[in-house]
Amino acid sequence: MTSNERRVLVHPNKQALAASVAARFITKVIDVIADFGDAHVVLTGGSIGIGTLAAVNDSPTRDTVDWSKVHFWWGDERFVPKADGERNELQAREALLDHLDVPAGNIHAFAASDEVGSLEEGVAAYTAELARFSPDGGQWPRFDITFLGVGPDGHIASLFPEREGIRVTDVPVISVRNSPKPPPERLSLTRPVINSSERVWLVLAGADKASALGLALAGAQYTDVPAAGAKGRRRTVFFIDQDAAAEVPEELIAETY
Ligand SMILES: O=C(O)C(O)[C@@H](O)[C@H](O)[C@H](O)COP(=O)(O)O
Repeated sequence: MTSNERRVLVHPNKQALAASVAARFITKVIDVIADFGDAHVVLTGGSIGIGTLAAVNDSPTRDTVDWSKVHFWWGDERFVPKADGERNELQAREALLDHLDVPAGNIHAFAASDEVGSLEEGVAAYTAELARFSPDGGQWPRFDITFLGVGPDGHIASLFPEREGIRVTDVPVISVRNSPKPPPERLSLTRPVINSSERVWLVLAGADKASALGLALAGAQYTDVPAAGAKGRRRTVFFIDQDAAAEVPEELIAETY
């Protein structure tokens, strides 16, 4: 496929979904490293996001990747202490990163609440880290694959419906207070950074996601349903399970496994 139209790939259940995304991820990362010498990947929190990382770890092809060439970033983070089990970083480390030979300098985590004095310091630190890896004085790196989970309300990263964050276009990183999903304080990339990614891979499972997904694909405004506004430069793929597919228009389903 050469267009960047959105594709929907349906899998029978959560386990099959995670295994399929993991297999595609491994293949794609190998291709990207062959083309560019390295790969920049944006991770997500949430159950299926972490489940996918665990599936990468369990994959028989895991060690075919030169993980020293892969940089890991996050789309959002919960602003809690470094050792708090709620941290997306900690969950990703336990599920995958701790099991790989990734140089510490390739893991670009958002600041934890016990590492900086305020959310705004966390914003400044991540903004600087993004710029440090950006080619030619840009604001952020070339992102090859960006994973997104989707909340039952349609949120992506920590960009929630009808909140200011989803509208922000002038900075790469924002702070979030009073998040509708706990914990209340968070840090997030903004929509222009997410959509600068070559590929945006949304991964969703469960019946509670069906309505938001149906709306996102039916052309809802992204200010109402943030997932509707996620679009990679080359590819936007919705990897979903059967339960999440209930309200997806038949003609949008590219493949069912
Ligand atoms: O920090 C987080 O919570 C997220 O990154 C968030 O955007 C998540 O991906 C969705 O809420 C889906 O999460 P679930 O898969 O657990 O529903």
